[in-house]
This record gives sequence, structure tokens and C-alpha cells, in this order.
Amino acid sequence: MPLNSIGNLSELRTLSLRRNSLSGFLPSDLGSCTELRILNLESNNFSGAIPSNFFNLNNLLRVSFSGNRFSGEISDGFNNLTMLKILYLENNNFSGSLPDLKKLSQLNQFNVSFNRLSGSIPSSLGKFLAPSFLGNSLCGPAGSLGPCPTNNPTNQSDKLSSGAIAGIVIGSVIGLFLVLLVLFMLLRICRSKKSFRQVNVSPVRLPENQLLSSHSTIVAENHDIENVVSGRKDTKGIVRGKVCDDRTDGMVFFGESFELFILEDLLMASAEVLGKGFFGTTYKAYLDRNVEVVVKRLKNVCVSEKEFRRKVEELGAIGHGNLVPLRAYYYGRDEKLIVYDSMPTSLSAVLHGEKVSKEALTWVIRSRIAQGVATGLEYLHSLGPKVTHGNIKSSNILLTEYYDAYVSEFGIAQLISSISNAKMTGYCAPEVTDTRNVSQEADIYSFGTILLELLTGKNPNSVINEEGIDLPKWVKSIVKERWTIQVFDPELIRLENSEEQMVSLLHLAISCTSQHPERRPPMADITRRIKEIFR
Ligand SMILES: Nc1ncnc2c1ncn2[C@@H]1O[C@H](COP(=O)(O)OP(=O)(O)OP(=O)(O)O)[C@@H](O)[C@H]1O
Repeated sequence: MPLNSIGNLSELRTLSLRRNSLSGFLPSDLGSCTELRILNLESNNFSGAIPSNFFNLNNLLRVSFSGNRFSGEISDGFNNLTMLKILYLENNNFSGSLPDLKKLSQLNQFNVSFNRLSGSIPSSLGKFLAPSFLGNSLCGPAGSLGPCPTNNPTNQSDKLSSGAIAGIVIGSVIGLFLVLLVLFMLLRICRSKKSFRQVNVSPVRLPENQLLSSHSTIVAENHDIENVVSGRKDTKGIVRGKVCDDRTDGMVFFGESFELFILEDLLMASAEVLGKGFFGTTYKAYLDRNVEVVVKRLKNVCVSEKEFRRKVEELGAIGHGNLVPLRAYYYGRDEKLIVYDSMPTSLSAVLHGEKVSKEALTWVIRSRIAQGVATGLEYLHSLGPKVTHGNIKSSNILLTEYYDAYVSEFGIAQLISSISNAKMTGYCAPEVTDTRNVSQEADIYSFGTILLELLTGKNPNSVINEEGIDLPKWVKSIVKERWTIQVFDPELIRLENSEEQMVSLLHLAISCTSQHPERRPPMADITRRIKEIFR
């Protein structure tokens, strides 16, 4: 199906038409979309050369033409697109040599593999590794690609006689003339084909409201999020435009995340449900090129759009080595999404999961987790007396494969309607009546419960019983009877000889979980005391 015209969309910022069986040349009016930032035409059947006015689109940040049948040389007009960060041209029929893209100083992802390119890799592209160039006849600096053959200037036999040079020049002129003749004939054929197409084949049409709109995004696939997040994709190749109504494709990014994915990537990704909580459902989305992110689809959002954006943008600006970075968010009428980095596991999974053995959770590892969480929370609380996490629990303590701890989902509780008492978790401080309004002292109670969880190996959510005995109460009752040793995780007692440290941390946890908020130590004191215990 040809795409003859984009329409008058001078304010379009994202155009994504991937996997739509589109064919023919790129429409010439593409060059009028001067505000375009993202252009994704992956996996269609476009052919021919890239039109010269495409290289006027100097706001482009991300371009993917991969998986088409584009041909001709890769133009050094790409040098005009000085903002470009991502350029994917793989799996096409591009030929000739690679241009020196020395003006693309921001380019950090580049792929021309599986084309018909030849010659050497210019130095400006030397920073990219061999997989970016495979499947061509290229040589040069990239990884395992072989060195380029060199001419030995001292070898007299290699020198050409003046007769030979004259022969080459005459031959080249004749050759050039023939090539121009062929090109001229081809052009005439193409022109006649093109007019035929315009008369007989109906072009792809986006719905009228989109063509008239000044909105910023066209993502032309079926993006019913219900289908997509549950792993079902629509790849029928029907162009159904979708316009998202704000900033770059409706997704707001923090930091450099913009380079990794766009909303469409998320919507197209296959996904796995990680869990459902009161706040919503959490999915792991597998994007192209080995990028994984975690998407939290919020429900029960109780703040206005303005407040949501203000709050989430504040959270997105927070960065610390023990806090899971917020990558992006999306606010739509029906969907509110928060995107995080994907982490290998959580404290809850390693302590209480079915598949894991607790043997790996030595005392040293547990103490490092305690220190990491404390440091992250101390930082959060240092941002202001009203800044709190609001939902500290072991499923929100995420771990790397080396058990480095990262605290996740800080500040989200304040966007969601209050949880009823019956649904509050075993981490919730006794004085909390409104989960949207959790104090720093209440965070400290929850942190103390995490310490008890690390020490006892027990799940605070399952220790609660009908008589209202929660984990802190249970621990305190045993310590009072001087049977302290019985509270510790048998796994720790079996493997370790660190009782003194365990008892000190236990006392700290008990003071954090005091029933009286004013008796709980502030986070800065807690981190200092933890450091002293493990010195
Ligand atoms: N960024 C992430 N990377 C990896 N796993 C994550 C990430 N965020 C959450 N998870 C895991 O996904 C699962 C579901 O998370 P979710 O936040 O929905 O549940 P919850 O923490 O039990 O409930 P809620 O936060 O809604 O009160 C949990 O096991 C959690 O540890």
C-alpha cells in the first residue's frame, strides 16, 4: 500500500508507521513536517532513495528506516540532522560507501547492518561496534571487521603509467554518461508509474480529525492498551492513526530515557504481569533491542491532571543511587502510566518467594540491603519535611543481581485514593488514617518493619493475626520475655556468627517501630547508627 501524502502536518512531532506494509517512495511532503522529532518507518516496504527534502528536518532526534527496501547511497545530507541521536538503517538495500557523519556529534545509536555497503568505516562512526556494520563489505576500525586493504606507495609496479591513467579517465567519462542515461530512462519510467499510482490506488488516509488537528503525534497501529499490555499485538498492517494530546507522543520522559523508547514501543511490547496491587497492575515490558522497563498502570488516581503532572515531574527529578529512577509517565483520560527501570528481583521475592533459596541472603548481604534502603530514604527525607515515600514495603525494595538495594515507588501513594484500614499492609504505622498523607515518622515505622523482616525472615503481611498481633508487636513481646534469640531467622542463626550486630540492629528496629511517632529516630540518625553497627 503506497503512502502518497502525509498531509499538512507541519506541527507533527512523532510519526510512527511501523509494520504497516507501506510501499513505494517516501512521500515528498514528508519534508514539510519540520517539527518532527521521531520518525519510525520500520518494517514496511518503502523503496527508492530518501528524498532530499527529508534532510531539512533538522529537529529529528530519532530515525528508523530499518527493514525496508530503501536503496541508493546513504546521503551525507544526514549531516544536516545535527540533533540526531539514533539512526537505524539496517536491513535495506543501501549501497556505496558510508558518508562521514562527523556533524552528528550526538549520535549514540547507529546501525547500517545488512545493506550492500562497501569501503571503509569513516572515523566519525568508528565508536560503534561491529554489529552495527555486519552484513556489508565494510572494513575498518569497528570491532572484528577486518582492516582495509592498503596500497603500498613505494611499490613501483603499482604505479600507473600516464597512458593507463588517460584510459581510466576516458573510460570513467563514458561510464558516467551511460549511468546518467540509464538513470534518465529509469526516472521517466518511475514518473509514469507514479502518476499511475496516484490515479488508481487510493492512498493511505489518516482520519480527518487527525489531518486537521495540530496535535503532535501519529502512531499508526492499533494501540488498545488492554491488548498490548497483555502481550497481544495488532500487526494486521492497517493504518489507524492515533493522536496523543500532549508533548512528544503523550509520554513525558525524564533524563535520557527518551533515547530508549517512545510510547509506541511500550504499546507494541510484549509484556508480563508482575503483580496487581491496590495502586494498579505492574507489567514488565520487553522492548526491542533488549530494553526492558516496568510499567505501572495506576488505578484509583485521585488528583487532577495538573496535580498529577506536577507531582510526578517532581518525583522524576529525584535521582539517587538507592532509588529506582522514574523513566517516564503518561497521563491520558483512561490511562495513567508510570515507567521505571526494570530490576532483577525484590526483597520480598528473595525472602519469601517460592523459587529462591534464602541461603544467598547471608548476614552481610542483609546488612548491605538495610544500609542501602536507609541511605535512599534518608536522601528522600532530606528533600523537605513533607517529602515521604508513603508505601515502604519489601516488594518496593528492589535488588540488583549483586543485592544492591533500590527503593521504588516513592511518592506514588499521594496520587492514589486512600486505602481502607482493612487493606493496609503490615508495614503501615498505627497512627496512619489516610495513606495519601503519610508522615516521615510513619515512613520510619515502615522502615523499622523492613529491618525486622530482614532479621526474622518473616513476612509482615502474614504475621498479622486476628488479635492484631503484627510483626513489631510479636518481636517486642518475645524480646520482653528475654528470648531474643528466638526472633532471628533460623537461617541466619545456622549460618552466621554475628549475634552482636543482629541484636544491635534489632534494638534499632524496635525504636523505629515505636507506637509513638515522636519517639522514632529520624532517618539521618538511623543511617548513622546502622553504619556504626556494621563498622
Ligand atoms: N521496577 C521494577 N522492577 C522489577 N520488579 C518490580 C519493579 N517494580 C515492581 N516490581 C515487582 O512487581 C511486583 C508487583 O508490583 P506492584 O507494585 O504492583 O505490587 P505491590 O508492591 O505488591 O503493590 P502496590 O505497590 O500496588 O501496593 C512486585 O513483586 C514488585 O516487587
